Amino acid sequence: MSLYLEAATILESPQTTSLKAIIYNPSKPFKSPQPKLYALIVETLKFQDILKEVVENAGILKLERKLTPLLSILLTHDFLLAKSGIATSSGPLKDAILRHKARLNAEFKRARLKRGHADVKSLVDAVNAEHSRESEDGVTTSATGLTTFNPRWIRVNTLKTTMEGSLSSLTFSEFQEVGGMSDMFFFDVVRKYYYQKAKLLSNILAIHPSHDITSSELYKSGKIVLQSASSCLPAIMLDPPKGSTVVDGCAAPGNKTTHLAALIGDGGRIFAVERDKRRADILEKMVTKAGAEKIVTILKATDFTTITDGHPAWQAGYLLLDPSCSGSGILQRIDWDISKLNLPSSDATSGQPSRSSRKRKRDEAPQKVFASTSEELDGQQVSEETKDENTSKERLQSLSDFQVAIILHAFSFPNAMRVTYSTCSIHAEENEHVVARVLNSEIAKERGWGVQSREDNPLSTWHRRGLVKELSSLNVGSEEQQRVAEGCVRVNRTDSLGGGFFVVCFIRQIDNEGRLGGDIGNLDVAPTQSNESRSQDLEGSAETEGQEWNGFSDEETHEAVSAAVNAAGDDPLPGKRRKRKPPKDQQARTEKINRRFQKSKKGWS
Ligand SMILES: C[S@@+](CC[C@H](N)C(=O)[O-])C[C@H]1O[C@@H](n2cnc3c(N)ncnc32)[C@H](O)[C@@H]1O
Repeated sequence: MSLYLEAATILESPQTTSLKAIIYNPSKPFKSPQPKLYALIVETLKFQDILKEVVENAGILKLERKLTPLLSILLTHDFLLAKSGIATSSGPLKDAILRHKARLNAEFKRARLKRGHADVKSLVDAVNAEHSRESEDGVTTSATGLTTFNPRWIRVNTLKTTMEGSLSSLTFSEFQEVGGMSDMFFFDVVRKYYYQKAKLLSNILAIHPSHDITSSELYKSGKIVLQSASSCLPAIMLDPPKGSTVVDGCAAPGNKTTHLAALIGDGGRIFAVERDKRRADILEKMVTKAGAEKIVTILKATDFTTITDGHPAWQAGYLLLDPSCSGSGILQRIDWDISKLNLPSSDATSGQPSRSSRKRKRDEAPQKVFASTSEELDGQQVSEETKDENTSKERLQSLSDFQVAIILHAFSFPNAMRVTYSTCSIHAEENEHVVARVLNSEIAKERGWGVQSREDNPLSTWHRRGLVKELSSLNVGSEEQQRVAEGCVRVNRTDSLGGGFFVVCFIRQIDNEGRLGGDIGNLDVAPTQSNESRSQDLEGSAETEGQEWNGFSDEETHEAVSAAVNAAGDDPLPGKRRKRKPPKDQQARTEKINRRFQKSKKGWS
């Protein structure tokens, strides 16, 4: 009977995430098989109106002391609609339903005919059709009336194909391009074969979420990757030049690693570091599927903070850091809203009470198998929420300590020129506060690490930037605080790119001779401590929406920085840097970067 009791427990609890996430949460396992549990709840939710009517009209809640309203519809669902009936051997709850077999069948028939269905199949088909229209809609409207579109985002894997190649393939043969996201969702057609290219985000497009693109040849062969637009921002922001050496410090499952591989091409090299062995196996599969094996070296079960002098990855010029975060920006598609469950009432008297019911006392309350008066439940909710709030503050602190440690370690790479840091979190504690903390560090000051200015970064035209007020702990003047905030990119959950996201690019000062900032030979760089906090890895399930992008970066700047990094990357003696004279045109560019950097550093302590 645990199947029905567990289903009822889930339906009684406050919903904070999708039903799938609740049922498949490995840290809170259920006794019942997860697919059975999920199917029972979903099917009961689908048929809840008719089940409520049947239970009320049959009057069984008044007759059966062991049945709660919740259990009554779960069991009645299986009795009336599941192929093999109630999934348990006999027991008091099953008996409580089977005692009223005839009455339940009669009420079910009455309810079905009232809805105009000659047979059960017709009713089931109609309910299923109604549901699929709702769940594939992909449009949500908030309480404030803000409409958000949730398309399926796709990145074309240029290691295997091109945008044109994908669009001319069989998968997209019936699709038409639309100019705006709203067209995709509101064109009055039954089958929504529309796509929209992300403007100025190369090789990224959105389609209507109702399409099952995972069964397509393009997806199966690794020519396209299902990756939200916001998750594509870090690799774009890092902008590593073709043929460069990059470290992806927190790599699994590999969305950003494979994106980086497509950007740097066959002549480049990526060290993809992943601490978790199981996730590293997934990363390996993803890299193979994307055709990036020759470019990517996977460092399995390796803690990024243990990579130090002597490891080939230590020489990298570009680092992408996408560490574990709270995942608070991820758009949870609430697959089933369990709060909308419409339970039968034991007071309903629309049905004729059976003979046996007349023998019972009319005011006898059905015994509750589960808690609880509404007051009791309210009390529980309040204390849980308060507890959650405290936990989340501690958790945010622990996550941000870990995130800071990861960035500071990246700052210690001797040839590092650019480091991107990203989270799929909306909390300033994991975003701007982390930026302020690392900029205030000794290593940042000594090695000349700062935030890339908005005008230099490839996402300069995106409108939503970092929050200035959250950078107040930065020891700088207000102008610099503003510049740092402008250098950061934020994406809100309703921004239509893939849930809440944050990304920033740190760049390193180069002197007039093209040398990287900081006296590396003298700097005492202790490896940072690996944070042992059990950070939860929630990346990979974000669903996104599209947005207009209007023009990007100053390519020259990146070329100059790249040239300096590549030169430094060849250095066989890290720590004893040889002085190189940069080529003339590079020198001019370097000077330009330095002037900007110096200007931007005004006010740094
Ligand atoms: C947010 S996920 C990364 C998602 C990935 N960038 C992508 O786009 O597919 C964070 C990953 O970092 C890994 N991780 C956490 N701490 C790490 C560390 N110290 N060294 C290496 N990997 C780490 C986690 O196991 C997790 O797989």
